[in-house]
Formats: sequence, C-alpha cells, structure tokens
Amino acid sequence: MSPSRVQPPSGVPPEPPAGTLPPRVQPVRDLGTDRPGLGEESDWHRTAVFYEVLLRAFHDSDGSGIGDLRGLINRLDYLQWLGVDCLWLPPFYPSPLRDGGYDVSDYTSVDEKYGTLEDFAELMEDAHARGIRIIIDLVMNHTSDQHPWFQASRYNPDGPYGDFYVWSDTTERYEDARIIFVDTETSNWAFDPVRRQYYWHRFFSHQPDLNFENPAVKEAMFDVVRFWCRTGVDGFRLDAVPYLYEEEGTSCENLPATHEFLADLRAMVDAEFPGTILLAEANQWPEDVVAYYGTADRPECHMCFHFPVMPRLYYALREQRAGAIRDILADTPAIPPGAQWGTFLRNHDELTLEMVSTEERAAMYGWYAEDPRMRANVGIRRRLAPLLGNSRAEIELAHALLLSLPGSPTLYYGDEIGMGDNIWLPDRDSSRTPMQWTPDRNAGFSTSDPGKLYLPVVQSLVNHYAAVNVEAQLAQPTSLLHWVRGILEVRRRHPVFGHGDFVPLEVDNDAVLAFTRSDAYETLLCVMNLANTPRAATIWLPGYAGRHLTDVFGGARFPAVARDGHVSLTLGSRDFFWLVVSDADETEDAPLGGIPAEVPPSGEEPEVRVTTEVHTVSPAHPAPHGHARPSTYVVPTTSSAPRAPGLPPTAGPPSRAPAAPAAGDGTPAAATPEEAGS
Ligand SMILES: OC[C@H]1O[C@H](O[C@H]2O[C@H](CO)[C@@H](O)[C@H](O)[C@H]2O)[C@H](O)[C@@H](O)[C@@H]1O
Ligand SMILES: [Ca+2]
Repeated sequence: MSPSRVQPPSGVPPEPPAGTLPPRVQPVRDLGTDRPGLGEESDWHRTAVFYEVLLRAFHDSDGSGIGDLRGLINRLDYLQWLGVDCLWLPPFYPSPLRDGGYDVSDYTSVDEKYGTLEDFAELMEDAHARGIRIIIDLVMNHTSDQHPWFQASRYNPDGPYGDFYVWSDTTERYEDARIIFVDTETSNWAFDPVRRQYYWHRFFSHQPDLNFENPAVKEAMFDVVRFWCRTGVDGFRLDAVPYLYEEEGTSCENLPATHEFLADLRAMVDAEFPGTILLAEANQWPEDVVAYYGTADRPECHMCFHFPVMPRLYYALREQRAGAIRDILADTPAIPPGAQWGTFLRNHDELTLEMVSTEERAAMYGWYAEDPRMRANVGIRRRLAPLLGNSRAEIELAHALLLSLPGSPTLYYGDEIGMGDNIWLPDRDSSRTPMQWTPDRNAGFSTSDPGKLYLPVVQSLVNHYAAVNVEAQLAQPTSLLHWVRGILEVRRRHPVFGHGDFVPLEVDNDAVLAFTRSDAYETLLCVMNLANTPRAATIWLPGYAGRHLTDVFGGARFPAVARDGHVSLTLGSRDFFWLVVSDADETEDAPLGGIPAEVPPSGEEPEVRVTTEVHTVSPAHPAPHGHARPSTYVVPTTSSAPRAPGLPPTAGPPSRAPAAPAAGDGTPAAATPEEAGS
C-alpha cells in the first residue's frame, strides 16, 4: 500500500525544508568549547548518592501551581544540606504531559511551565557551585505523537522525516515483542489515519518509536546529546534503552544493533564531552543488563540500574529471610572496572515486578498491594513509607541495605521525610505529588490556589502533609530526615561502599544478611536482620580471625572475631550493624573512617566531632591485604554550609540514628535549608 498524501491541518508544525535536519537540534546559544561543570573526574559516579527530583513536584517559585526550575534553584541549599551528590531530572522538555514528560515534543527546549534555557543554565551553575552534579533524562526510544518529526512523518512520507518512525502496512510484524503498558495497550501497533499506515510503539500509543535504522535519527539524537552536554550536564539517564531497535523473530529487546548504537554514542561523548556519564534504564535480568556496560574496546554505559535487586529488598522484608537478596546478587555478573550499578528503593514509576517470578509477584501483590487500586501495569504504584507501613525501623533498614549493597544509590524526592502517596490519583501520579515542605497551604510547595496545583498534596490520614513535612522534621532531631542525612554523611566517609568488593558471608540464621565491603583502605562488616523479631546469628569471616569490630556510627567496640573466624551477634527487630574490621594491634584511638571519634576503653558512647580541618590520620584501618589509608585527608563536612539564625538544634547521635554530627564547639554541624535561605 502506498501511503496517500494528506495536507496537514492548520496548527501542525510546518514541514522543514527538504534535506535538512530537524530545526531544534542546534543550541540556542553556543556555550563554546569550555564546558561548564565540576571537571572531568572520571570516577565520581561510583561513590555518588543520586536524588531523583521531579521539577514539577519540588517547588513552585511563581504560584502557577507547577514546580519549576527557579523553585529547584531555591531548594538547592536543602539538597546540599541533605548531602546528595547528583540530581537526576526526569524530562522537563516541552510535552503534552500524557506520560509525565516521557512524551517529548521538543528535545532541545525547556517546557515554558518550568522556565527557560537560561534558568536551566543557572540551575547547572548553582548546583555545580555547591558541588552537586546533574544528570538529565534522555528519552531516545520514542517521541510524543505531537513532536514535529512525527507530524512531518505522517503528512509527508517522502519527506526528510518520512522514515523517522517505524511504519508498517500490517500489524503482523515483531509479534514476539511483549506489551509493556498492559493496563492501557493491547498492541504495539497503532493506526494513523493520516498516513494510513501503522506505527510501532513500545509504550503508550501516543509515543511512536523512533526508527534507529535511519542514520538521520541517530545523528539527530547525537545532536540532542551534544546540545545538553554544552549546558554542562554531567550525564544522561537513558530511558527505556533496551527497545531502540526492532528485529523480526526476536523480543525486540537488547538487540546487538542497540548495543552498537550505544557504543557509538559513548565514543562520541567520550571524545567530545569527556566525563559525561551514561546511565542505562534497562529493566532486564542482570546477565542481559551487564551487556549495557559494553566491552573494554567498545564501552557503552558507565552505570545501569539494577532492577532485579530492588523488589527483592521488599520481598526479603516480608519473607523475613535474606535468601532473595543473596541469590540475586550471586546471579549478578561482575561489571567492568570503572562501571557501577545504580540501586534504588523507589522512583517515579511503579515498583516494577517485571524482574521477579510469578510466585514472588503474587506474594508481593498480597503483601504490598492489598487494594487492586495500588497496582499499575506489572507493579505497585506506592511510595516507600506507606509500602513499609510507615515503620521507621523498616524504612531505616531499607536505607541501610540500599546504602551498603553494591552500587550507587538513588533516593526519590520526598522519601527522605517518609512522604505518603495518593492511590486515588491515576496511574503513577499516585507518587508524584508535591513535595511537602511545611504544614502550611499547599505544604509550602506553592502559593497558588490549592485547586490550581498540578496534583493535590497528600492529605491521607496517616501521611498528611501537616504532619509529614521538611519543616517539622528539621525541628525534630530524631526525625527520619535527620536520620537520612546522617547516614548519607556516614556513607560519604566510607568510599568503600561505592567501589569496594562485595563478599557475602555464611550465617547460621536465614533472617540475617551479612557481607563485607573491602577496598585497599578498609573493610566493613555489614549485618542486617530482615526479621521483625530479634535474632542471634553466627557469622563466618574467614581470614579475619582476631580482628576488632567497631561500630561506624558511634565508635562502640564489639567483641573481636574469634580465632576460628566466627563472630556471634544479636540484632533487634529490623536491626543492622555497619562495623569497621580492623587489625588487632590497631589502637583504641583509631578514627572511624573520617570521624575522629575516641573509643573509651570503658565502652562509653564516644563524643563525635566533625571539623573542616585537615587531619593527620594514623594508618588505622589497613585492609586485609595490608594497605594503609592515606595519611592525610580532608574530613568531609557540611559545616561550611550557609547559616542563618533560627536553627533548630540537631541531636547528638542517638544509639542507632546517625543524626548529623555536632561540630567541635558543640554547635550543630550544619545549617538547615531555612537558614541557608531557601
Ligand atoms: O517512556 C516510557 C516509560 O519509560 C520508562 O519506563 C520504564 O518504566 C516502566 C514502568 O512504568 C517499565 O515497565 C519499563 O521497563 C521502563 O522502561 C519511564 O521510566 C516511564 O516513566 C515511562 O512511562
Ligand atoms: Ca524502538
């Protein structure tokens, strides 16, 4: 069938001149070859803590009811105070917003609802000035059906965009490809009445897939990447990356052509914008995901999200056994040097259950989605705190797992205060509601009329914004917010969590997960009780006989590893330990990974101090292989953050809560965001 030509109705973007590339792939202003940013440190992503922040949900600066770039700029002090290293911004491009912005209608602009490209440049500058990096979402697989490329493709099949999408006269192609959005879609093909052909779409029918077989599509996408690199972004989350190419007789996922394209993209980025990272969103099994790291000769992505481990953290908590976590990590192949996993507890999508067995999925629906309204596609559309029954112990344990297992963690905005969700909203909007800053109107997110908000603030009985908000938690020293900030600080002092080896340990109790993280400078023993009752466990640490164990949070000394290599510990309900493993002859005064804590022989709680001074540290924590920690390093601290009067006191470290350590003079170590002027 030859496609018939139909004239575009008024309102359809004009056809670009034949033979030219799309008009919006050149930078609006040329930022030159000097790329603004934090420099080209190649390894930062391996120790970074990421924070996913939805622009429209974070802070509304102008009372429009929609969060915006200036709002985020205003809240950078909060994020610096919290201690995150890199923001991930989901799409903020012009979009009909039928899929939260993942339906892009212009790749090289900012949607005017959020601000301007100049605002974006200011965000980059201000974030970098605070030592915070930014990666942005790159939605390559598909566009919105409103994108000028698609409109041109529909109306002029013989024009320059005629072959930009995957068109077919029949739906009997690629029949082995599954449907991903099973709640709404019945086919991966949709009929276009203008071109009178079907177009391919892996997601919503309003998101036609681009045709990567067309070299012009590849070039156009490279130019999009160049455009944003010139603004100084530190990297890209590559959305839905397994689906770029299609091939008859396959699942149309993870195809060799997709890997070839990614290797070419990486080569371009390395050559033209070194230091820019690529993070793959490939919701696949580990053996398929590791292919997205590429090979030494043809590297692809620096990071890949580890989708299968995420649901197993939740599974293990309800099953009260560590086996699911141990097994999936055992099935996870090694990754190349310099590469890193991306881990997370929640994100802007449903808690996907694609990477669990049918039996595990059924169990998780039973445990976590008792109301069918809580389900979406193959997953659960709820936030972290309500998923875990708002149990502080479970939320802490989930974070302890996230922050100590291999990978660089991503936090989802609002989870640091235990924000709730709203299952009465459609689709994944249930967990995309406005950030809760204060107990005031619109939770301090916006000054607009409440009815004008892009989504209502959460007003559920348990998670009402009047109770769950940043201001209240800043004022409460034992709040979840202070706890999260504290544990991020502790993690930062132990880069071994980012790049150390992971070794699972033998334990005599199924509820207890134990492993070591080791690098050339230190070894940490991590022990977690997944059960909601106390457990005693004997852990085998071959090679560590006689070593001392010291709690990283408070510096308390634990019984040493026995001569036969075992250690016996008792853990409370949902309890965990992070313990420094040190040589027997290392002294009582050994600093704990950057916190100059003193460990009194009596076993009293030590006083914990943080300063900005350069400390000279004895080689206190040699790794098992005998390497010494560098003798001098700067203790990281946020105490130099801007201050203002009215700081609510932060607590000294409670027994299990790694709250923000106090400064040496006894004053709280860091300013609140309010003090910092946000
Ligand atoms: O752009 C379409 C979608 O792309 C991402 O989807 C991913 O999330 C899906 C669940 O919502 C998941 O099943 C799929 O495997 C992923 O690629 C993006 O994160 C979504 O928000 C978006 O709708
Ligand atoms: Ca595709």
